[in-house]
Amino acid sequence: MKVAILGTGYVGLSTGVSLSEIGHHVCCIDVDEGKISLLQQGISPIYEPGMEEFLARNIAAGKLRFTTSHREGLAGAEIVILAVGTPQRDDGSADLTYLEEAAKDLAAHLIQGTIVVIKSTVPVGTNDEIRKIIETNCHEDVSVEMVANPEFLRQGSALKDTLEADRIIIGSENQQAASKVKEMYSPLKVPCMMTSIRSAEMIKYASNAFLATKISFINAVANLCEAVGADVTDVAKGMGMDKRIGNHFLQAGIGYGGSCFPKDVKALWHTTRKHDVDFGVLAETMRVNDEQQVLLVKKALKRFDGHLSGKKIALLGLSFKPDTDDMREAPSIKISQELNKHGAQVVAYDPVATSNAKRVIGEKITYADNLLEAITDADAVFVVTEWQEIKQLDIALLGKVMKKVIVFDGRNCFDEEKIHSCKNIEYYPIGRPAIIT
Ligand SMILES: NC(=O)c1ccc[n+]([C@@H]2O[C@H](COP(=O)([O-])OP(=O)(O)OC[C@H]3O[C@@H](n4cnc5c(N)ncnc54)[C@H](O)[C@@H]3O)[C@@H](O)[C@H]2O)c1
Ligand SMILES: O=c1ccn([C@@H]2O[C@H](COP(=O)(O)OP(=O)(O)O[C@H]3O[C@H](CO)[C@@H](O)[C@H](O)[C@H]3O)[C@@H](O)[C@H]2O)c(=O)[nH]1
Repeated sequence: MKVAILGTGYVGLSTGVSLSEIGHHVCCIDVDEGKISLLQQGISPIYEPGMEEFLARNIAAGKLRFTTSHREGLAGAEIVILAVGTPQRDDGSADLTYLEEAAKDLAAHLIQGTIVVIKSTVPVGTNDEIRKIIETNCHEDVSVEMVANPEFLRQGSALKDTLEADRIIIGSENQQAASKVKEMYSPLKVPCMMTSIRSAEMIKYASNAFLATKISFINAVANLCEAVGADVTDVAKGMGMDKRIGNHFLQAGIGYGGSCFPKDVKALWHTTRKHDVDFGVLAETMRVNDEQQVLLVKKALKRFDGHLSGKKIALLGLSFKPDTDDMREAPSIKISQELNKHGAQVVAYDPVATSNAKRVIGEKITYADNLLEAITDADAVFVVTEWQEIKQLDIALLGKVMKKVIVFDGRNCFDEEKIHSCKNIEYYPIGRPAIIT
C-alpha cells in the first residue's frame, strides 16, 4: 500500500519505519526542514535505540522516503496518517493547532477514496472536527473517511512497541475504511479491535490515565511504606503476583514525566470538567505526582537540617526515563528548580540528554561530561533516571570521591546487598527502609 504520514516525531517516524518494514511504501512529511534533511541522510532526529538501522534498511530498499512537500508526499497515498503533536494548552486542554494545520495541508491534495487516519492523541470528538476542516478545504467532489487509530508506543522502545504491539485500535463508522486500515497492519499479526471513533479516542486517554494512576497509587503506597517500615518493592511484587493487578507499572519512584502522561491526564481532566463529570481520581493522580517529583529534595532538606545552601548535589540522569533524550516534563526540571531555590550547587550528568537539558533547564545548573566528574566532591547524590550506566555505578567508588556517601535513590536502582557491604554509607531509597552503614 502507499501510505503518507504527516509528522516525524516519535510516533510518525516509528509508524513510518514499521510500515515500510512490513512492505508498504511510505512517505513521511514534516514541516521541519532540519528534521527532514537529517532523515533523508538516514540520521534519526530522536534518540531511539535501533532506529538508524531500520531507517537505513528501508530507505535503501526504496520503501521509505522523507519530504517537506505535502504535494509530493501525498501523491498517490491510499492512507494518510496524521501524527503531529497535540501539546498542552495553559488550561490543560489539548492544543489542536498543529492537527488543524495538517488537516488543511492535506485537504488541498486529497483525492476521492483516501482514508485519513488520526494517530495523534486527541480528545473525544476531534476526528469529527478534523473531518469538517478537511471537507471545507478539499475539492467538492471528494468525500472523507476518517479512522481513529491511537498509538500506544513508549519512547525508548518505540519500534518494538509498534512492531509487537499488544493491540491495534481501529475506530471508524465506515466498515470499508476500517477494513483497509486493518489490512495495512495485518503483516504485524497484532490483535485488532474495531470500534467507534469516539470509543477509540477515549481508549487512548483512559489507558494513559489508568497507567498514570497506577504509578501514583504505588507512589502513595511507597510513602506509607516508609512511614510504617514496609518495603514497597516487596509490596509491589506481592500485589503484582495477582493476575488481576499485574506486575507492570508498579515501580515506585519520583513520579511520572514525559511527553504523554502529564499532558494526557490533564487533557482528560479538562474533558471531565467540560462535561461536568466527577472524576476526582484524576485530580488525586496529578496531586500525588506533583508531590512525588520533589520528594528527593524534601528528603535531602530533612537530612541536612533544612539547609542545602552551598551543598554540591550530583543529579544522575536528566531525561524523563532511560533510553531517550526527551526532557519533556522530566522530574529533573522540578528537582533542579527546587534545589536552586534552596541555594544548592547542582552538577548533573546524563548519558544522552544533556544538550536537550541545557535548552530546558538552562545554565542555572552545571553539566558534567561524565559520571565521575558529577559525583566527585558531592555532598549528596540524587538518582533521577535509571540509565544502565547509572545503575551499574560502583558504590565503592562513591566512597573514594565523595565527602561522605549520601545517596537519595529516586528509582530504587541500587542493590541493597552491595550497599550493606560498604562502610560509611547513607542510602535513602523510595518506599524502603533507609540503609545507614
Ligand atoms: N511520544 C510518544 O511516545 C507518543 C506515544 C503515543 C502517542 N503520542 C501522541 O502522538 C502525537 C505525536 O507525538 P510525537 O511525540 O511524535 O510528536 P512530536 O511533537 O515529537 O512531533 C510532531 C511532528 O509533527 C510535525 N508537524 C507539525 N505540523 C505539521 C504539518 N502541518 N505537516 C507535517 N508535519 C507537521 C512537527 O514538525 C514535528 O516534527 C501526539 O498527539 C502525542 O500525544 C506520542
Ligand atoms: O512503574 C513505573 C512505570 C513508569 N514510570 C514513569 O512513568 C513515565 C512514563 O513512562 P513510560 O510509560 O515507560 O513512557 P512513555 O514513553 O511516556 O509512554 C507512555 O505514554 C505514551 C504516549 O501516550 C503511550 O503511548 C505509552 O503506552 C505510555 O506507556 C516515566 O517518567 C517513568 O519513569 C514510573 O514511575 N513507574
